[in-house]
Amino acid sequence: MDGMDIGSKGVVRVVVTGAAGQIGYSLVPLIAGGKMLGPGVKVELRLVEIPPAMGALEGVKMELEDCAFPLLDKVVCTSDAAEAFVDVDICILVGAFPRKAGMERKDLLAKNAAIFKAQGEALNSVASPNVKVVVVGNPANTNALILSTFAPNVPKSNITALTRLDHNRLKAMVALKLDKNVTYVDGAVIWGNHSATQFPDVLNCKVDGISDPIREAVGGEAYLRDELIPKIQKRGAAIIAARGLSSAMSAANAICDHMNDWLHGTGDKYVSMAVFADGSYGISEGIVYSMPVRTMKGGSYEIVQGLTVDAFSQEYMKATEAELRAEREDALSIL
Ligand SMILES: NC(=O)c1ccc[n+]([C@@H]2O[C@H](COP(=O)([O-])OP(=O)(O)OC[C@H]3O[C@@H](n4cnc5c(N)ncnc54)[C@H](O)[C@@H]3O)[C@@H](O)[C@H]2O)c1
Ligand SMILES: O=C(O)CC[C@H](O)C(=O)O
Repeated sequence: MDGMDIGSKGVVRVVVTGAAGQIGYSLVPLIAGGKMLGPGVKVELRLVEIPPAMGALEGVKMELEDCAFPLLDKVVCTSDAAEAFVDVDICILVGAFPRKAGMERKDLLAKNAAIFKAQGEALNSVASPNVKVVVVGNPANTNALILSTFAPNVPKSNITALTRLDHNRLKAMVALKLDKNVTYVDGAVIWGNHSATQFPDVLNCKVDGISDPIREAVGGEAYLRDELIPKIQKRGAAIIAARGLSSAMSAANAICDHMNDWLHGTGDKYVSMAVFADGSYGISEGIVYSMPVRTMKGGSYEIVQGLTVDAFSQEYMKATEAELRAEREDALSIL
């Protein structure tokens, strides 16, 4: 992947689609405040919405101005994705049609496939091949796959989907279970789809001050299978049940973590990102699958090799892979 020296850019151009929605409202102040790009980096925000939401988006712009963020160079509002994508550095694709009562998974895919096909075509015609994309709108992994299919000029390695929220959830739950601060927990992995089939894996976790294997320390296989894994797989649904709305604050925070690590590098650590499968860990090409990823300063990354995967892990990893392949088939039949 071509690098991006974030520090050398005068102003970094960032697109957020769905910017008048819930996540958008939590996300844009974090970006304008410097949490995503880092201290001292100026940003031009290009906010994209559908025409009926342009009035609300103007309100978001007014509030951004009223925050008087020192790093915010400019705010542009548009309902034309192609206009927003010209020479953009970072693209955060949040805008999507939310799942309504009675909607099947395939109905959601059909609605959103059209959005990500159109945005892929727009990216392909006007964006720089160096643009870095994270897809957040659900079904995020398959939307990223659709986007890439229609944006062949953008290298596949520059198109990712967000599983950092799941990663952060896993890290936080392990910390809570072991009564440690989150900073003590390292090496968590989310494998597969950002959905209820994802595999939150603690086998490779290390926690400062805990010498036992973490799988045992947190309660062994039975606890993982019956409690921890389902809790993380269903965390999004639990938040919807509790708030009547899907996660927004934590999603916005995770988007900043994802991009910040991608741009600035994880050093000797790794994080979870949904990226194009390349055969690593037996997951063959053709789907966007969450993997342990080490990022390098400047914006390149590699899938971390050699992590421990046993029969317990394999069972979950194959199940989430099967779901992603089925989503891919559905998407291909729709498009
Ligand atoms: N990957 C993750 O970790 C994660 C976490 C939470 C939510 N999500 C998903 O993120 C998406 C957004 O969630 P939200 O709570 O902000 O929803 P929301 O309904 O509050 O906001 C979505 C916004 O997108 C806009 N939009 C729809 N189609 C658009 C298009 N073609 N172009 C530009 N904007 C468009 C809508 O007008 C709306 O303002 C949903 O799909 C949700 O399921 C993903
Ligand atoms: O389940 C949904 O429809 C959205 C859940 C969201 O992606 C989350 O993980 O919080």
